[in-house]
Amino acid sequence: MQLSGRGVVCVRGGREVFSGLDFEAVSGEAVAVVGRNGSGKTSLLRLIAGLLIPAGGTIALAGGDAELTLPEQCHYLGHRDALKPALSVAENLSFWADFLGGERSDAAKSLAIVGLDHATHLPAAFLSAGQRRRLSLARLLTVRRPVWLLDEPTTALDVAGQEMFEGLMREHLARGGMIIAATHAPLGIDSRELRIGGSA
Ligand SMILES: Nc1ncnc2c1ncn2[C@@H]1O[C@H](COP(=O)(O)OP(=O)(O)OP(=O)(O)O)[C@@H](O)[C@H]1O
Repeated sequence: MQLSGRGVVCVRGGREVFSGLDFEAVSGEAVAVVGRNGSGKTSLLRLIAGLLIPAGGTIALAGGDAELTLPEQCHYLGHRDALKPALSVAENLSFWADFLGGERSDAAKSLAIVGLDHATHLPAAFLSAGQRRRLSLARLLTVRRPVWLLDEPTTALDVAGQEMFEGLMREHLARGGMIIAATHAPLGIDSRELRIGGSA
């Protein structure tokens, strides 16, 4: 599987954020997107996820599931955790699994892996920042998709949480997945750097 961007142009609010961006990622590879604030890291993830339309250039996945679009093969985890505060931990995960569709694995097991098995019935409104991030990570495990697009994924995770997350990323790559992560902090696993917008 190979994800390629060629001459990608990103315009937001009528302003060009970046242009002529070429990038590549292959199965088993993690790419860390780095650059100064406002350089377009989040925008690039959203372009790959199909949440923004490129103003120029192309983004394509070769060797994936020919029946599915690129966005359908991506998980996009934004830097703000998309949770419904009134729903419980288990209900939030179930909502996401329904929304994403496709085959799902045991949600209770996913919650145990991310360390939230003691909190399944707690409303998401009561979760700490790190627990919210852990619940978002459970999405990655409950519905398997090959391309993980992660925006500042380690924010709010404690040391044990970061180690758990590094394990999940390594396992995903070993299964032939790929990871594109926008980050200011080290990702904690071997990764290739994609710098956008010049020096930070
Ligand atoms: N909805 C929007 N309308 C107009 N401009 C936007 C919008 N969203 C983002 N931008 C602008 O696009 C540019 C790139 O933003 P983006 O969030 O992709 O940067 P980033 O590299 O992820 O930044 P950071 O490191 O601060 O997270 C910024 O100048 C931002 O102000």
